[in-house]
Amino acid sequence: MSNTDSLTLQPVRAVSGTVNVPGSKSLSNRALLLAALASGTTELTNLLDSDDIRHMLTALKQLGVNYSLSHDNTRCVVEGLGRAFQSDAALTLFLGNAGTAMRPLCAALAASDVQVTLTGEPRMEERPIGDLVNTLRQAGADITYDKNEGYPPLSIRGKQLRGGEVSVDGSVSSQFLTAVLMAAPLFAGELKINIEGELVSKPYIDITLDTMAKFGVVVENLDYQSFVIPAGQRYRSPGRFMVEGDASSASYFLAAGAIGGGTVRVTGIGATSIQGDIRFADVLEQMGATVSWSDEYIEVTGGPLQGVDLDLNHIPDAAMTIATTALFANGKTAIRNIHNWRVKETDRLHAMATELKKLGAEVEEGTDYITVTPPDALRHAAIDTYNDHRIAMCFSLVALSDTPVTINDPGCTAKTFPDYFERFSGICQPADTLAAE
Ligand SMILES: O=C(O)C1=C[C@@H](OP(=O)(O)O)[C@@H](O)[C@H](O)C1
Ligand SMILES: C=C(OP(=O)(O)O)C(=O)O
Repeated sequence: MSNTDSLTLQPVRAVSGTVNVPGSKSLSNRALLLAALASGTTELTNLLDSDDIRHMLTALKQLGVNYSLSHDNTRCVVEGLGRAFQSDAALTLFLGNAGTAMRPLCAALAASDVQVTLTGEPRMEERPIGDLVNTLRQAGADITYDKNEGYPPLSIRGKQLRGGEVSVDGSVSSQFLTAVLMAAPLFAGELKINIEGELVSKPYIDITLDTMAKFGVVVENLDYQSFVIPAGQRYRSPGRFMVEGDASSASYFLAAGAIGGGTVRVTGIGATSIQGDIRFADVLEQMGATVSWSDEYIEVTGGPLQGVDLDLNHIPDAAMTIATTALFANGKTAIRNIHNWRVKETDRLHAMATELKKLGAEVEEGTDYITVTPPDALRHAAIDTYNDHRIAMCFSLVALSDTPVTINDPGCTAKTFPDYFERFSGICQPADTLAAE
């Protein structure tokens, strides 16, 4: 679909069924990077096939990593380097708008024998990276900003970085800490990372630590205030690495179960998932839905929903799905402590407020919160999606009302979920509710 397309979703009478969500974006890009650095060959299964992953794969190939992909791009066999990256040629790596490629590669390449320029889509040049660069410079990194101070594009002259103590400001993005953690085994000597500010999106650090451990590197976590990576550790292939289903992608289907009056089961994730976004189901339960858990799935059945007032900093991506689920709840919903929505694929606080108002909702956009009070009846609206996959996906839920909804540029879901609308239609009755304009 071109970015001039739009998709009108007709009202859905009911939802029910089972959806198996594709592999996690966050786990896929972590596992690809660590498999590339590890000694040994790693077979990655259930890899996500989406733009963000393709940018990482392309960069790794440019960096000399050999890998083979299955025809559907969900199985990848990576021949690990067993060392840092090395390239005699100066390289330019285009990373789209993939934060989970840009940030971790910035750190790993700063500690490698390479000369690279990291570039991305226009929006990537508006997404901050200065806190990460500041930390890497404390360890001796040679990084320059090619346009604006604190933002990509970056030029990196990689080198052996020093161990010792560094500090990282975690108040804008957890990805800066993730990046330094994953690169730490490439530094000379033990590294202690001290956190400055309030660490946001903390569950993503658990994903990082768990993935590092699976590749043989252990980190001492001092109550999320400091992290120690002992010296002499190197990444080792675990042989096989299966990527869990994406818990953020699951949120749209779980919300449909809560809203649509039927029961929706999402497989590929479950009670033992390492991803923090599974806690999204707890919020649905607080709103009044019935949630059943197993190790292999999460299942949600609808019920009368009540608005909630919650700090959702720990589930920043799935929190957007609460904002549109709120359209079907009685009373006001407040989502708090989400300031860093403003530096993601778009200024999500302003974009969500703008689009929710189009539907007739009463919305308050605060500096770090949003409140949503639904109207008696939703209006039909053409939802702008700001090249933000999650806006396109969370507003699909409006189709569960009595009102059609038009999603502009639905193809923007390709960042993490290329066939989202086809999967969504699969749980909607009647199934012919999706009609491309
Ligand atoms: O580490 C990760 O995989 C991610 C961390 C989060 O970003 P922030 O830490 O910037 O909130 C999240 O929004 C993003 O989709 C993926
Ligand atoms: C913020 C997101 O992605 P990233 O930061 O990894 O680009 C997201 O997927 O919502």
